Order: sequence, then C-alpha cells, then structure tokens
Amino acid sequence: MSDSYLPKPLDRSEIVYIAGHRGLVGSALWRHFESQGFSNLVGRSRSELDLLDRPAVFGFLEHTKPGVVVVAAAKVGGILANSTYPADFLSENLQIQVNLLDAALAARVPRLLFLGSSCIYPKFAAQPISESALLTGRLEPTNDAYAIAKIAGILQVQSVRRQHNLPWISAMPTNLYGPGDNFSPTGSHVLPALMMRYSDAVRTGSTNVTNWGSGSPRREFLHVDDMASACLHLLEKFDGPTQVNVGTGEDQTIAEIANVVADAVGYSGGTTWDSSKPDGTPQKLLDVSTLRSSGWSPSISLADGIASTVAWYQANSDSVRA
Ligand SMILES: NC(=O)C1=CN([C@@H]2O[C@H](COP(=O)(O)OP(=O)(O)OC[C@H]3O[C@@H](n4cnc5c(N)ncnc54)[C@H](OP(=O)(O)O)[C@@H]3O)[C@@H](O)[C@H]2O)C=CC1
Ligand SMILES: C[C@H]1O[C@H](OP(=O)(O)OP(=O)(O)OC[C@H]2O[C@@H](n3cnc4c(=O)[nH]c(N)nc43)[C@H](O)[C@@H]2O)[C@@H](O)[C@@H](O)C1=O
Repeated sequence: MSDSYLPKPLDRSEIVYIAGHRGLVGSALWRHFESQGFSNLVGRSRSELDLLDRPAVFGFLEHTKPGVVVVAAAKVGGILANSTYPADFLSENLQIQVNLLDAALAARVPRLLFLGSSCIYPKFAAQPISESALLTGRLEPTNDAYAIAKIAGILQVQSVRRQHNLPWISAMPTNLYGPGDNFSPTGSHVLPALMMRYSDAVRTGSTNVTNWGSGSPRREFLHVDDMASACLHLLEKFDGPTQVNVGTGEDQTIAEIANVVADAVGYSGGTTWDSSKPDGTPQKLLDVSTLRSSGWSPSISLADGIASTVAWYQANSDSVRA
C-alpha cells in the first residue's frame, strides 16, 4: 500500500515531464525545477503532442519513461469561459487527465502530481475550506462542469494508489496569477483582466473602468512562482491520498483587489460594476494548514506579486496570450 512510501528528495537527473509546460503554471514549474538543478525536464507543446490523442499520449509516456509527471495541462479559463462552455471544460479536462493518468499507469510512472482547483469544493463550504469539505455539498454553477472533471482526477489518483500501489498525489491551488497568464478579455481570470483594463484606461486617458459582478466576492490569490515551489515541496515532502490545498490563507474582495491593481498601474479614475456578469462563489478561502504543517509557506506578497506581474504585462503586452 502506498501509505508506506516515504517522500524523499528527487534525483536532479530524474526525467520530469511537465504536461502543459507552456501555460501559466507549467512555465513556472519549468523555471523553478531548472533553478533547483533538474537537468532532464521534458515538455511537449500541443502541436507536438495533443493530450486529447490517447494513443499518442500512451506512446509518448512509454517511450519517455519519466520518473516524475506533473499534470499542469488542462482547459482553463475564468468565470465567463467556464459558464459559457461547460461541455468543453468537462469533456476536454476529463479526456486530458484520463489519457495522462492511464498512460502514466501503463508506464508505471513512480511519482505523479495532479493539479485540481479550489473550485472542487461546495459553493457554501465553511471558510476557510478544509480538504475534508470535498463532496459535502452542491458546487458553484458557473464552474460545476470543470469542478466535476477535477474531482474525477482526484478520485483517479486515489484509486491508482489503492489498486496499483503507486504514491501519486493531488494538489488543489487557489486562484493563481503571474507572468505568462492568459490575458484574453473574455476568457481570462480576474487579475489579468483587471491589469489589462486599468492599464488600457491609463493609456487612453479614460476616467471610468467597468468590472464584472458586484465586486463583493472574496478570492484568495497565490503567485504562480510560489505555486511552483509548493509543487516541488509536495513531491519531495508529502505523501497521502487526500488532495492538499495550496494557497496563502488570506483573501480580499474583488473590489479591494481592483484598487490594488488600479494603484499599481497609476489609475486614478472611477470604477463601476456590471451586475449582468456573474459573481460566482461568494468566498473561496482555503484552509492551508496541511501544507503549512508540512513546512511550506508562500514568499511573494500580493502587493509585490501584482506589481511585478503588471510590470511583466506592460513589457509584454504585444505578445501576451489572448
Ligand atoms: N490559473 C489558475 O488560476 C488556476 C489553475 N489551476 C490549475 O492549474 C493547472 C494549470 O493551469 P494554468 O497554467 O493556469 O492553465 P494554462 O491555460 O495557462 O495552461 C494550460 C496548459 O495546458 C495545455 N493544454 C491544454 N489542452 C491541451 C491539449 N489538448 N494538448 C496539449 N496541451 C494542452 C495548454 O497548451 P496550449 O498553450 O497549447 O493551449 C497550456 O500549456 C490546471 O490544471 C488548472 O486547473 C488551478 C487553480 C487556479
Ligand atoms: C481559478 C478559478 O477561476 C474561476 O472561478 P472564479 O474564482 O470565479 O474566477 P475569476 O477569476 O474568473 O472571477 C473572480 C471574480 O472576479 C470577478 N471579476 C470582475 N471583473 C472580472 C473580469 O474582468 N474578468 C473575470 N474573469 N472576472 C472578473 C468575477 O465576477 C468573479 O466574481 C473558475 O471558473 C475556475 O476556473 C477556477 O478554478
């Protein structure tokens, strides 16, 4: 039984496959693993390996034989994308993760980290949300399809542990942000959207900005470089069947966050709120005591993280993903 596995430092020459290595999280994982001395990182772009192509995924993992796999590939988007395209979010995410996990099992990959999301928890879970809240209540409708796919991934990891004795683990990140984010005006998460909107207002001299929803929902944000460091920490220090929450343990209202972004870009005009857009879940603050007690805590403050990401966005605004 995998409960007997003792987590240990990873061999820096181990083959580490980062699925989704060009995305927000995957690219941060790549940077972090490189900075920690890993010399055999493997990544494949979608044009090189479409993770929806099951035989191709099996062939790739059988041939590559990684010692570690991190599943950071998924169909990801903000509240509007999730609520507009639920069938795509459900189907693509189920296929990507089932293909990767089945192929990793066939290749007997010894260590695997599956990434889910804090939206797996019930809409009205007690705050802060502990890992034990999983499957105790109804999901938030704007992202229930995506959440169900992620819950299936957690269950698949737990099932492989039980049935096949492999020490695979799962982590549930809170809302993430940082360089390399998706800056699509309709598809992105809130922070990149605010950075674009307030930067544009300063550039064009506009004196009003309109954001989505009421501004009252509370969210917790973690810089993606901290997320990458938490992933390596978990791979080296944690083992167990229960998914581990990854966050800061602090949250703010969206209106407060909007003010931080406005200040970071030097915007001094007004802000209004478009109530025709969804608020989503009222609060999503993770209980991060499991991760903290394993010896990890974040190192990038929200103010510093927003300031550096704004600077990154302004330097790269011609070439960001949209
Ligand atoms: N961003 C966030 O706030 C949060 C993210 N997470 C989780 O973290 C993980 C990574 O998310 P994030 O980095 O933000 O997402 P991104 O959209 O930035 O990156 C996802 C990556 O997956 C790749 N991918 C998607 N579909 C396929 C496919 N069919 N074949 C090959 N590659 C594919 C994308 O490739 P391509 O670039 O070609 O599209 C991209 O590189 C996900 O599991 C997500 O659920 C969890 C909580 C919050
Ligand atoms: C990470 C997480 O991300 C998604 O859930 P979410 O936390 O609701 O994410 P969001 O970042 O899109 O919105 C946060 C809040 O912010 C408000 N808001 C204001 N103005 C904009 C705006 O311009 N864009 C967006 N996207 N939101 C805005 C918005 O109305 C909401 O109240 C999941 O679908 C799922 O993918 C998931 O797991």
